[in-house]
Amino acid sequence: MEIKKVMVIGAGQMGSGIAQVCAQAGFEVILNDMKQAFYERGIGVITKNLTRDVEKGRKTAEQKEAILGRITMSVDLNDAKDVDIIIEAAVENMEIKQTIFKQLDEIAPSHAILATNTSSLPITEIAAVTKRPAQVIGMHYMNPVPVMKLVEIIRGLATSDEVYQAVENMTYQLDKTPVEVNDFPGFISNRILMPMINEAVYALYEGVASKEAIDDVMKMGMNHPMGPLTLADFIGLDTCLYIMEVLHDGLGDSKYRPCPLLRKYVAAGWLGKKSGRGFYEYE
Ligand SMILES: CC(=O)CC(=O)SCCNC(=O)CCNC(=O)[C@H](O)C(C)(C)COP(=O)(O)OP(=O)(O)OC[C@H]1O[C@@H](n2cnc3c(N)ncnc32)[C@H](O)[C@@H]1OP(=O)(O)O
Ligand SMILES: NC(=O)C1=CN([C@@H]2O[C@H](COP(=O)(O)OP(=O)(O)OC[C@H]3O[C@@H](n4cnc5c(N)ncnc54)[C@H](OP(=O)(O)O)[C@@H]3O)[C@@H](O)[C@H]2O)C=CC1
Repeated sequence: MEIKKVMVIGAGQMGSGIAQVCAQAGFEVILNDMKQAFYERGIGVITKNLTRDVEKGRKTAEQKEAILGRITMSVDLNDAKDVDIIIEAAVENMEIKQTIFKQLDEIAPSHAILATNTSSLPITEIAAVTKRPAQVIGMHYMNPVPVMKLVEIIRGLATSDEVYQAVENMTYQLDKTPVEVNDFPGFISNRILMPMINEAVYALYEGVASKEAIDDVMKMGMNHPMGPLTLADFIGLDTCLYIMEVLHDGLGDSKYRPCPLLRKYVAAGWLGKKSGRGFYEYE
């Protein structure tokens, strides 16, 4: 099947990046969020990224305008009525995702693929609320989307080979590399990454070292581009907590229990870079 028109749900950190790379690859993109202000925040980030590309000589001003011209605003899920694929990147919450997928199943054309950028939630459970589970799939991008090469593609229990193939082809068209994974909590990326981040928060909580020292050890000692606490701020502490909860509930092992300090920060609204404060403070 050929994909031409894409709808992205959620114009946050991930949704805006996904919309950008799809428009760069020539797809027509509808970027949906609940309010026009959220869309504007997302398109603002995309415009900033493209302007930097023009300044650095990686794109011409004409290319930038053409890319922006391929993205249109939506605050109504009914705009999914003529798209070929929907990539959902709303918050990491099963109830919200299931509500969105139920509605999309009614609205989207029968051939359309319903993909989710979930970091950890079971694809099979999201697919179960639709009448087209064979067309539901995980298309998990990494942050920052314009930079990172990987797309983890997750097959739900019922995902068809044809749908997997279409999503894999699209990933190559986006100039990214697909890796196939089965549907278990956190998939591969967050099954391995998030316990490391959670352990770093425990190390801070237990006073083993300062936040800077923890980050320095992992940066300089293990050659990670960012220390785990900086990376947690970058991902969003709310998203980190949701993922740890999914691992804890889904795998039932106490080794995945979220650190109380992570819970406390999220409860305080310290969500990391996106809210101006997490383990570190941002302007
Ligand atoms: C939670 C999940 O479900 C899954 C996840 O996504 S987990 C998170 C996965 N991501 C990571 O682990 C990221 C780790 N960090 C990194 O790889 C790097 O620190 C980084 C790429 C983010 C920044 O790299 P850096 O060298 O430290 O900084 P910087 O020099 O500013 O950026 C490098 C390039 O990326 C670009 N870039 C950085 N952030 C960007 C963003 N948010 N959007 C677009 N481009 C960006 C910069 O423009 C720069 O490109 P040029 O040098 O060609 O202009
Ligand atoms: N952050 C990361 O590094 C990564 C995140 N992900 C996943 O991507 C998804 C989005 O994460 P991220 O972009 O970081 O989160 P953000 O909080 O930045 O963005 C989420 C966006 O979705 C909007 N939203 C919430 N509910 C709805 C809804 N019902 N309909 C439409 N839009 C809605 C939010 O609006 P509002 O601002 O009002 O809440 C916000 O604009 C999550 O599932 C997350 O797990 C995947 C890979 C990496």
